[in-house]
Amino acid sequence: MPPLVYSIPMRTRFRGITVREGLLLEGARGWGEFCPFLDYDDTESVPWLASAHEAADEGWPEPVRDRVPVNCTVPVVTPARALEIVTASGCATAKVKVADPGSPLSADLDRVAAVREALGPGGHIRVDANGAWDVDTAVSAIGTLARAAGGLEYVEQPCRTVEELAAVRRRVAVPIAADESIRRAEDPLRVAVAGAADIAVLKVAPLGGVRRALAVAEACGLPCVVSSAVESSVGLAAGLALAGALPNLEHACGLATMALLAGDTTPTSFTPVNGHLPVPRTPPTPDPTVAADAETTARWLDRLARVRRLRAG
Ligand SMILES: O=C(O)CCC(=O)c1ccccc1C(=O)O
Ligand SMILES: [Mg+2]
Repeated sequence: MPPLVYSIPMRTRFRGITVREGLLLEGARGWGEFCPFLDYDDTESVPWLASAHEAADEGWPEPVRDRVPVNCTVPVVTPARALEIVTASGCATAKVKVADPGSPLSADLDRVAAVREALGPGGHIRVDANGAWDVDTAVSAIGTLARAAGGLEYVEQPCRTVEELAAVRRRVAVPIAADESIRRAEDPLRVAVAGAADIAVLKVAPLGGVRRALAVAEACGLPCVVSSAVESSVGLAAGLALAGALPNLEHACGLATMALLAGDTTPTSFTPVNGHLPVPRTPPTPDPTVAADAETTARWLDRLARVRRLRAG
């Protein structure tokens, strides 16, 4: 099959995105997904293509577990909607987006309180600020959020730089997770997150595939959380393969993101059952009728050709 381009509306705006687009490619081992966000330039998109080719041409390493616990993801929504999302997910862990530029801290506090109500005292709440705070704002916001949430599992990327993460970490009791600091690093194998973070968030596609992400996990020496880039089920399968192959997995993974999309590329989707997703041995096969319109297809085939040339060097 030639590459298959898809375009799927998001149920709620997420990271400023309302439509998720990407491309699926087929190899001897099955299908891989290439879907760098639009803010990733061609050079930064090379690992995403490597990840798609690993799935399509090489296959994944042997897993050590056959299912993984997952968190539901709560975008910047009303408290009532947050409660619905968490309850409908069946997950015992929720990740709540906070520090959105268009939304005050008071809205974040109301949202995490609603999530605690939905989860009950035994659930885990983590928040993700996507690097939005400076150090002092982070320290004060994390304290207030932890009280409103009745405890936080961790805060993901409170500030932009590794130095700021380290400064926040010295001043708060809530554990710190690094996401963008690893994902968008010049060399993810060499970021010194030790001292700056307690947990590493790993996304397969921007790290260049499952094997590369396993090497990053080993190099950083921290407990890891695998999280999606809001791929369709073809790309999510690669995240599940990583979560299945990590030697240790102490936290729920951010792979229940099909709930954020209004459709999928495959006939059956990775939807959690009792807060878990299965670890697939091979990627699922897409439904060819999902193909996007001619303009979107041409734009993605062009992007693929440019990134392929860069990858070939
Ligand atoms: O981790 C999750 O729960 C879902 C994935 C997620 O939040 C995400 C998805 C796409 C791009 C960035 C992020 C992020 O973690 O910041
Ligand atoms: Mg994040």
